[in-house]
Amino acid sequence: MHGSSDPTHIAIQARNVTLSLGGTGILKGIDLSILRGESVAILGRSGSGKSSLMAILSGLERATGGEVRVAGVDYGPLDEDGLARARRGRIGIVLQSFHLLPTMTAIENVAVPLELAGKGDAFDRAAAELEAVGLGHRLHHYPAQLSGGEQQRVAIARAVAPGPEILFADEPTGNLDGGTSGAIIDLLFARQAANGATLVIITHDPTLAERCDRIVEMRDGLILTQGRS
Ligand SMILES: Nc1ncnc2c1ncn2[C@@H]1O[C@H](COP(=O)(O)OP(=O)(O)OP(=O)(O)O)[C@@H](O)[C@H]1O
Repeated sequence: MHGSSDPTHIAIQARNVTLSLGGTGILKGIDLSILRGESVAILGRSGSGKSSLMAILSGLERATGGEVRVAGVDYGPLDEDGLARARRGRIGIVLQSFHLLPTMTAIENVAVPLELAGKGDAFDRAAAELEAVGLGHRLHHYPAQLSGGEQQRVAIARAVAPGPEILFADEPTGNLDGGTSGAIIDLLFARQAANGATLVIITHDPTLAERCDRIVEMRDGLILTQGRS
């Protein structure tokens, strides 16, 4: 029997999720199930609601309506602090513009969230993660001293270091040139596989989308198709 209906196999479950901002319907009833270990690409034109959906699934924003259950946690009753606690250590997020803290070195950017997640040996683990993304020689550089591709590697190391069950990436290569972005994507999939994590990537790139187990296409705040790739 296939286990997809077993809740323990489901990493992300959204039922009739809506988001309204200033009276405008942004998400209009999203139903989506993502299995543990699955990689899913979210495609759709600009303004279709991809980033909004990711913000809700990753616990950065609360839905207006519907049900969201992620990594075994029902987001419904949680306030902002509760969502932040639910994210910590369980959910890793990589954004297009890296969002590294400029006053911290590469190793500090990776180690500090590990400390917040209550993990021991934060600096040793951070060094190992940076080594794994090919930045063992850049541990003590500040973001401004790193190239865009190197900064994104730090951001991936930071997202992956706590061993999250789920990794979200919003246009992770949007600011990088073609060659660099291919290497970054390879790295993201490699770190996902090493951790057995679920991966959700927003992308405009059909080649990247085809590397995922499944493609979900959004239009006007709704999911249009969610077939196997
Ligand atoms: N805070 C806000 N207030 C009002 N409308 C918003 C707000 N944030 C986003 N929107 C609107 O919600 C819609 C969906 O935005 P979203 O960023 O989720 O789309 P997207 O598919 O990720 O687009 P892109 O590919 O351009 O990043 C857009 O029309 C946007 O203008």
